[in-house]
Amino acid sequence: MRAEDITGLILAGGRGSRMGGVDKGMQMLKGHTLVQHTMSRLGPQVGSMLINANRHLAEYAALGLPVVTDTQADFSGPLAGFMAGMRACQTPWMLTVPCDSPLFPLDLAERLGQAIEAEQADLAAPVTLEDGHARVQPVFCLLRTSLQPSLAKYMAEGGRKIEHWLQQHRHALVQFHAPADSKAFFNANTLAELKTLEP
Ligand SMILES: Nc1nc2c(ncn2[C@@H]2O[C@H](COP(=O)(O)OP(=O)(O)OP(=O)(O)O)[C@@H](O)[C@H]2O)c(=O)[nH]1
Ligand SMILES: [Mg+2]
Repeated sequence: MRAEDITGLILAGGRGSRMGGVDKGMQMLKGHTLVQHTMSRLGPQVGSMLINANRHLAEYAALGLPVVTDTQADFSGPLAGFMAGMRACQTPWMLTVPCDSPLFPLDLAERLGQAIEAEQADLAAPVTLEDGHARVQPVFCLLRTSLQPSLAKYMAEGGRKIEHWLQQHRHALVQFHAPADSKAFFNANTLAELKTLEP
């Protein structure tokens, strides 16, 4: 899969309730905002990028990327961000990445893309090992943009779980177990967790 065929979607549209209701993408880490960290890691892996946000739209737009908002302002979860991205996406593939995981793998698109090709799948997501248990990380999802009608239907019926929707399609699960990957999917849900990433 060629990087040019993938649009990276940065998910920054959540409520951030565990962080006190702040806009997570705009929180600072090592002198840059979380959304800037995400842009620098994702940019080299994809042909273009979009930001999904529901607040501080002018600040996000100032980063130079198109900003897409959820159509309904009811914070119905990450899949609402997937929908907003798929509507705007102009490439056959889209890779979603949350803005609160600034250590995600630099070869995420490559490894998910390889699995999709090997398994002729329509979606792929990473699997990590946590305390010996496999854990799917479905918010990091490489998916075929043409699945948009399927997602629209799933959400119209009240579905909100990424993993549940993913299972309706041919999907590849890609193990990220190497020591180098062990902290890669760390996500900062609280200010205390964010602080642990500072040197
Ligand atoms: N567009 C959109 N994205 C969301 C929504 N809820 C969560 N997300 C995104 O999904 C990813 C994972 O979200 P969480 O960390 O579970 O949720 P959060 O809203 O950021 O934070 P909490 O309110 O503390 O759960 C993040 O990138 C969020 O920005 C939503 O309602 N709409
Ligand atoms: Mg989170």
